[in-house]
Amino acid sequence: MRLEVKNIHKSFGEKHVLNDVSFGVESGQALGLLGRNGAGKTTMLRIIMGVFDADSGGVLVDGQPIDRRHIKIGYLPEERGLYPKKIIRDQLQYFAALKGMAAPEARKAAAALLERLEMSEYAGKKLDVLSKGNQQKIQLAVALLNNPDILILDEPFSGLDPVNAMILKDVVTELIGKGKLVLFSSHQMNYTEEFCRDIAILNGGRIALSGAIREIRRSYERRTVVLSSPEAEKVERFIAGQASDITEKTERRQDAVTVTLASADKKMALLKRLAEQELNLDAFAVYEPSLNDIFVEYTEARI
Ligand SMILES: Nc1ncnc2c1ncn2[C@@H]1O[C@H](COP(=O)(O)OP(=O)(O)OP(=O)(O)O)[C@@H](O)[C@H]1O
Repeated sequence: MRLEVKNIHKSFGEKHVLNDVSFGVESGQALGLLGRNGAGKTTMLRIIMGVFDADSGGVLVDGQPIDRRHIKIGYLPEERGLYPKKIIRDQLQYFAALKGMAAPEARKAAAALLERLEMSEYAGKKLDVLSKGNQQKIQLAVALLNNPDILILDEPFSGLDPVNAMILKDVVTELIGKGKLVLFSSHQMNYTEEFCRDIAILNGGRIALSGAIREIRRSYERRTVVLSSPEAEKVERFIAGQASDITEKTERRQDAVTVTLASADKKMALLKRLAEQELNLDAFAVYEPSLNDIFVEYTEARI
């Protein structure tokens, strides 16, 4: 299955929130929808869910307009929408019924999900006695109850402690492995990087960058190297004095020296000169921008 959003425009009154937004994602993959606060991520996810209509553009599944009666979508909304005073087991049963599940099937699915999320002990408790992060896990269980084909997660990691974040990450990775199509928004680049092949960065209502993270990384010019050395100062001095013909810029921060080469093919020449001097190096690696660096580059001062 391939989900595509095509040329989406959406305004709220005078405010043009989404401007010609297009991206796609396939079953068995996750796409991270990234962007600064107010960039339009939740609006985009709600349009896919059918909560809002787009002003123009379409949401397509395998090239046809999405038919939400036949495609099961699980949604973890940003504002959690559960009943604080209701017993968790009953609450899951209720949402399962809304999704058209028969009671025995719902009981089985709810028990299995609570177990997987390490929440079984809370089944008989009211929601409001749970911590914020644990309430969120219940909300995730609701999203997963009917074994959806498409899973839409809006800020799933917010408020989770590192252990719960790990559980969520493992659950999502398992679901991707089972062929689910996952779309999520997040400000946490490390999780995005771990289980998304693709990203789409929204900025000022437009897609500023989209594609496979690995390819985006490789597209950066590979002429910056990072050297790590217990004698970083000496390395820095040597480069300034003896390698200025093949380098453009050198910066040192504690044990790390970052060198911008005159061109990418000067990498081995620099390494050779350093080796000839027998300078003590712990590491010599081409610098690859982190997703965080890429995010900042594409969202800073472009709104
Ligand atoms: N129902 C609405 N009516 C009017 N304006 C809205 C509505 N929903 C969202 N907006 C506006 O649209 C813009 C985008 O909001 P949205 O919630 O989609 O951003 P976001 O990228 O999810 O932000 P955050 O990272 O802070 O959650 C904001 O300026 C917001 O105020």
